Amino acid sequence: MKKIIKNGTIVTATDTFEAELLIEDGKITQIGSNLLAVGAEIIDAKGCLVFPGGIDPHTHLDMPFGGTVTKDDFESGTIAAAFGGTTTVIDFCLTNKGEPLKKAIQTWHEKAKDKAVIDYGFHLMISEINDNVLKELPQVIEEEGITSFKVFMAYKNVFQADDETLFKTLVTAKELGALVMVHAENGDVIDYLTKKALEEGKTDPIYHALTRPPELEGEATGRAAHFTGLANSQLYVVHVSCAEAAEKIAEARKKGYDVWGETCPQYLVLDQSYLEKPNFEGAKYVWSPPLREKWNQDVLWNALKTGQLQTLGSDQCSFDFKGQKELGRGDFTKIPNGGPIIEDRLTILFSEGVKKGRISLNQFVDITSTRIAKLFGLFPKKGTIAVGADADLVIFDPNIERVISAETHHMAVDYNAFEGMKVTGEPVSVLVRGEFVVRDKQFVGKPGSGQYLKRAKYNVNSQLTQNQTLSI
Ligand SMILES: NC(=O)NCCC(=O)O
Ligand SMILES: [Zn+2]
Ligand SMILES: [Zn+2]
Repeated sequence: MKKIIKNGTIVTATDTFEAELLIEDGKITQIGSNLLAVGAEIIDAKGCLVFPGGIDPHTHLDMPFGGTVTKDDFESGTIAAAFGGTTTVIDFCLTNKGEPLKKAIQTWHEKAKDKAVIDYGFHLMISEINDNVLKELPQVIEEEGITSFKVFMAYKNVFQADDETLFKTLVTAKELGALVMVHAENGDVIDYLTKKALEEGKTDPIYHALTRPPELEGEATGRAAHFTGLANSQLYVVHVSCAEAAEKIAEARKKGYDVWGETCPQYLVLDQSYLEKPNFEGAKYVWSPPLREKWNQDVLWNALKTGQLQTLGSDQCSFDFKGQKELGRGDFTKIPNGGPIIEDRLTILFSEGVKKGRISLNQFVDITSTRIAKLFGLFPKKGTIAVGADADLVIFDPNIERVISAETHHMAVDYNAFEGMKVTGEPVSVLVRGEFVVRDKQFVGKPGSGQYLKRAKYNVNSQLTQNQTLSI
């Protein structure tokens, strides 16, 4: 059905203006004033901002980890995402050594297909590079439209790949037109430090952070960036948590390397002291990389403001406190890593970033949507408000004040990492390809309505804007 959105303030990564939007067949077909279309439903966005749906480039839905499986799957996870103003997720498809990539991708399609309420794509984890993998990767790109590969530099004996694999992945990605994503922590040294801590009887959640110091994130980030320069390839560093890593990304970009960085809401507003909460509650805040000393938050905010970090992912990877995080009582290495963030990603950045003057409204759109669409081959279909783009839209009340709580969130977990936090701003209605998924704060979507997205190849030239000086 045709729709006209009236009376809202349109916000893109570059502009803010008053206009009406006409939506036909899932696309934006006109932007202007006094729009008319026979039979169109009129949607009043008075007092609200209208911006492109958020794109979450970093989710782990229905993912096995540490002997358990994330609580949110593609249904609850994407419903929660929609309530938070996200209309596309790109989830990590895990692979096992020796197994065809096709099989892993099929498994991920099965997880998502009848469940997702918003659109979705996959990144592919690379655990090894051998002749079989090299033969399959061109098909992965051409047939599946998976144009980003993920290499873990940590989680020894689980996900961790060695330097040779990372370097070969960078070389291959350059040839094929894919973006290489890294979890950058030095897994070997972390392994040594964690074993030592356990031997010394240090078993509480705080030792998760103390055995993964920022130096090891900085070192791995710098190593991956050097490899990228050497391979003349392209790199995206996920979940940057600290000054050491942000500095390495800035250094690499200064040299002209094609290196990008993502941070997450938890690193912007929570800190290491949360891991010391009594009654084992610190386990709720166990992420890898870990939460850092508070001063790092200013560094991360500044890096977002100045463009040295470009995106915000949620790293959604949710486990209940009861029964799942509790697996690590008496041994912090058994606490499943990760937390429930998908729903609050945009609100945290808006409330703590835009409202507090740390970033502009247009930067907010760029960081949560436009830049991500460009990096991951979805632009201009996704990530902007323009004629011809998908009508993935958020109607957002910028003035409403509320308190984040597990009592009211839509994720399937029994706690919220931002419990009790006062925030300003909330999505009122959210549309995916012109159809409401959330309307007046009620879920009206349908599991299985989300579409799989084949993405275009990585192209550095589509990344640059007037404000950027990266010279590749
Ligand atoms: N980040 C985290 O602690 N869990 C999810 C897996 C990962 O991204 O490393
Ligand atoms: Zn990671
Ligand atoms: Zn992750």
